[in-house]
Amino acid sequence: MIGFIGAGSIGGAVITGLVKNGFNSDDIIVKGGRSNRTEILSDQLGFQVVKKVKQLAETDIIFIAVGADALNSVLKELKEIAAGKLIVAFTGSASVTHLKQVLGDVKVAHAIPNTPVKVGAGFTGITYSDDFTAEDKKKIGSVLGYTGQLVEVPENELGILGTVAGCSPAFLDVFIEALSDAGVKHGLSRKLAYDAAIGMAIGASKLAKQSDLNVSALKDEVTSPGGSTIRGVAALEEYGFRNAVIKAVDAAENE
Ligand SMILES: NC(=O)C1=CN([C@@H]2O[C@H](COP(=O)(O)OP(=O)(O)OC[C@H]3O[C@@H](n4cnc5c(N)ncnc54)[C@H](O)[C@@H]3O)[C@@H](O)[C@H]2O)C=CC1
Ligand SMILES: O=C(O)[C@@H]1CCC=N1
Repeated sequence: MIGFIGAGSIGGAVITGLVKNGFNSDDIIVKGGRSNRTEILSDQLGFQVVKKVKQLAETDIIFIAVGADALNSVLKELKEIAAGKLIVAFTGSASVTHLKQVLGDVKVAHAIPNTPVKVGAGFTGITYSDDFTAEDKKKIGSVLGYTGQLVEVPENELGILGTVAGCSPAFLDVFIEALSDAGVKHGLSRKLAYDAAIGMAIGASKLAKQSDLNVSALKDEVTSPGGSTIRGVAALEEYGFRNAVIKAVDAAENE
């Protein structure tokens, strides 16, 4: 049995990814926030909703998916039932050190999923406290594995990994939207422009994943000598696209 505290954007995405990809919703209990968002999701997915953190007492793993503002009050309630459980927090500020400080002698992990977990295509970075055994990690993997890739990193790399994989779906969405705008500017219908931009992003990502070539060489394959693509690449460089992406990551990293 697993529990969730918070089912907003990322909690809801992970729960949806689990259930849509075969995890039994009878084995999920969720303590939601003040709105009726959790009940609405429960009507769709069939998991149990509870009102108090202590009603998660029967679970083995608890995922915390509240924002930084609610973290400490949630941890205070959780402390009463946390003994013997594996606690995994998605909250940005929930470092392993902080979780241990508040919860005491409990196995804790800090994970940063991304929204594609919702369709089982997520990329989640995770840092475990030192007392996690291989068996404990396997247990977490056997759950989060339903939502996509799970990669363990040391805590000093989790933040930047969370930016490169966790914030970037929004960056890619902006790119796709801008590409569609350009298609519409040149006469495509909005629907066809979105279909083309999204279809391209899926296809190019699949090729990058499966190809022996790195993305730089894949770019070279598109840029025919004297052709249209290299003119577009030159314009991207002229307008600072690469630097804009690096600056976006810098901005996300700096509080
Ligand atoms: N949205 C994303 O793609 C990702 C978000 N995160 C982190 O996860 C945390 C949550 O982010 P979002 O899901 O985007 O925010 P959100 O605001 O959509 O979700 C937070 C949810 O927690 C609920 N909540 C608040 N207090 C609660 C309580 N005491 N008990 C139960 N539920 C409670 C709220 O009602 C809300 O539904 C943040 O720290 C964020 O940095 C991490 C990875 C990805
Ligand atoms: O915007 C945020 O704070 C979170 C962290 C990763 C994705 N969204």
